[in-house]
Parts: sequence; C-alpha cells; structure tokens
Amino acid sequence: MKELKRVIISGGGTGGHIFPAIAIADEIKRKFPQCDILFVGAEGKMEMEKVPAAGYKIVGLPIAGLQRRITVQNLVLPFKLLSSLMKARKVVKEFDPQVAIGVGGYASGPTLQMANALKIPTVIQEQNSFPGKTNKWLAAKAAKICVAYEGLERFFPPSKIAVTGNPVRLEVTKIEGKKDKAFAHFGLSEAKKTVLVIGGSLGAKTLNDAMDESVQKLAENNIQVIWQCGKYYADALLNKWKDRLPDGVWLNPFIFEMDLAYAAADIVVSRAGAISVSELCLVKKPVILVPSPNVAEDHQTKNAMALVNKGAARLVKDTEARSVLANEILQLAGDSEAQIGLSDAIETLAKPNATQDIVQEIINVI
Ligand SMILES: CC(=O)N[C@H]1[C@@H](OP(=O)(O)OP(=O)(O)OC[C@H]2O[C@@H](n3ccc(=O)[nH]c3=O)[C@H](O)[C@@H]2O)O[C@H](CO)[C@@H](O)[C@@H]1O
Repeated sequence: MKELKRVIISGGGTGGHIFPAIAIADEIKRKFPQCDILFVGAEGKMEMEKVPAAGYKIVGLPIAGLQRRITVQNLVLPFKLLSSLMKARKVVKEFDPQVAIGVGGYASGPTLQMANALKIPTVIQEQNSFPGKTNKWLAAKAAKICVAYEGLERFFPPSKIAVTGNPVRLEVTKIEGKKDKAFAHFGLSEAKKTVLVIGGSLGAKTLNDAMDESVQKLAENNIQVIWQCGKYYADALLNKWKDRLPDGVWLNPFIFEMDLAYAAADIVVSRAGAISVSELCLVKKPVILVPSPNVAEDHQTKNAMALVNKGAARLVKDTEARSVLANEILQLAGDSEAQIGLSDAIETLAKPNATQDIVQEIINVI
C-alpha cells in the first residue's frame, strides 16, 4: 500500500473548516503514525490556536479577506496576498509534501496554488452544499474534490468529485456511557431534561437573543440548558447573567468537550453549519435547527432542509427564533414519540466512514 509520509493541510477561519481538517489529520496519523503533517493557516485566525491545541504544528500566512466596506485593510490586501504567496511557496518547497489538502478558508488559496505550481497534487474537501470561493477557485487544478452533498457537479469538474461526507473528529461523537461524566462536568442534574444550544464555532446572536429571553422560562419548566454563546457575545452575556443564572443553566463562550455536551443533551438546538449537521447525524439526538441567514447562498438553510425534508430535524427560521424557540423546545421536550422519530430519522443520514474514505482518496492521488 502507498504510504503517506509528508502532508500539508491548509485552510481555516472558522471551526467549520478547522475541525474537519483536524479530523483528516487524526485519521492520517491513525493509519500512518510516522506521517509528518504541517498545517498552514491565516495569521490571527482561530486555527492558530485550535490546531496546536490538537497537537499539530501550524504556520500562519499574512492573508486576509476583502472587507465589504472601504477600509485601509482593503488597500493593503494585494500586498498581503503577494507576501502570502511568497511565504506559501517557501513553506511548501521546504516541507516538500506528497500532497496538499485544502479545507476551505483564505489560507488554502495561496498554499494549494503554490503546491500546484510546484507539481504537488492537491485535494480539496468541501463541507457545504454550496462551495466557498477559495475551493471554487482551486477546483480546476485539484486532483480530487471530496464533498458531503450530491449535486456539486454544478460547481466542480464531475470526474474529480468523490461524495464522501464530512470528516468529523472521532472523539466528539463517541458519547456512549458518558452521561454521568457529562452531568458532573456541566454541573447538571440527571433528573431533568437537558437542552444543548450551539451557535456554531463562533456563536450566534439570534440564538443568544432567544436564550436570553427564554432561559428563565425553560428553567421554570424543569429544563436545563447548556448554552454556548461564542466569544464575541460572551462578555456582555456573562456580565448580564453573573450571579443571576437560573439553576441548571451553564453559560460559556465555547465548549471544548463537545462529546460531553452531546452526551448530556436530550434535545439540541443548533445553527446548521455543515460539520455541526454531520456531527448531529452521528450522535442521533432530536434537533431543532436555526440556520444562519448570513452565509453564502443561504447554504445553512440548504444543509438544514436536507434533514428537515426527511423528518430528521425541525426547523425554526432565524427571524422567528426569538418569539417561537422556547415554545418549540418545550413542545418537543414534552413529546417523547416525536423525539424518537427525529433521532431514528437523523441516524439514517450519518456517514460514519467519511474520514476514512477521504484519507483513501488522498492516498489514491499520491
Ligand atoms: C457563520 C459561518 O460562516 N458558518 C459556517 C462555518 O460554520 P461553523 O464554523 O460554525 O462550523 P460548523 O457548524 O460546520 O462546525 C462547528 C464545529 O465546531 C465545534 N464546536 C462548536 C462550538 C463549540 O463550542 N465547540 C466546538 O467544538 C463543533 O463540534 C463542530 O465541529 O463553517 C461551516 C462549514 O464550512 C459552514 O457550513 C457554516 O455556514
């Protein structure tokens, strides 16, 4: 069998790009423990913290995105791009990987572009039903494009597509037998129903507003809440709720132990980011999705509808969340038949072998 010895993985910006990249790296390491893996990210972005925390080395490029407003940052963008291309060329040349994998996000542009220029094969992993700009741009020269949804022939050369599903970190979805540890970790009681609220890797204002108005009501109805609010909203919310949070409400910017959060939950309320959706299929919990309307081509609604159309999730629109979310939660919490129906249906959409299949595609191109 061909062996992976040196691999570059590039991309990031949000957890939705970083965590699948880490899942791919973990699977490569599981198969080829000696493989040397180097990540290439964007300076100042989330990957510069999360990738080393997962035990991998990362180099940052000075790349940034175009701001929608006219700003000084936009004026220096061409210089940042040029210096990112130069740095990416140096990194790729010196590390000399057998393959470079792009997971979407700014940094993967210069890195894979330079790998292409140096005749190193490239593989792209696209998490969503609507591809990001960088992946669309890199597709023409990629050797393989691993996707999670059908129908991406509209954007990518059909002969290069492999429908694998999204890579998900293994330990995140291993929840069996962890309930006791989970309740202890979050300081919750086994006697009450638990709702997990996650606004994607960065938190979601809509979900925070909805929870801000309804945690009290949920607590009064014997429902506990694990409320992940995201780092941008944390100061204001933690300040407001300091000393006043009802019993059985855990509020924090980020959950490092997602396995415990999933294990504790009877119901999950979540944004419909692609990796969150893939994880939810694997943990088989009843889910209420509130897709973000602020993403390219409304792709979170498409991610969500793929489940809703199969009876595998309920949907609450972003604009309606503040007024209806608490009642939706209470209604579902009181209907165990509906909960079973949702978890049975969501289980059928899981792709448990996605990460192995992606690594096989990577091996095939070297
Ligand atoms: C606003 C935005 O641009 N969202 C995009 C971003 O979502 P986002 O970055 O929110 O990513 P996803 O929802 O796809 O995945 C979130 C990941 O973060 C982890 N997690 C989350 C919260 C937490 O407290 N702890 C934790 O570990 C989850 O377990 C999961 O692994 O990338 C996704 C995949 O390209 C896209 O589908 C989303 O539309």
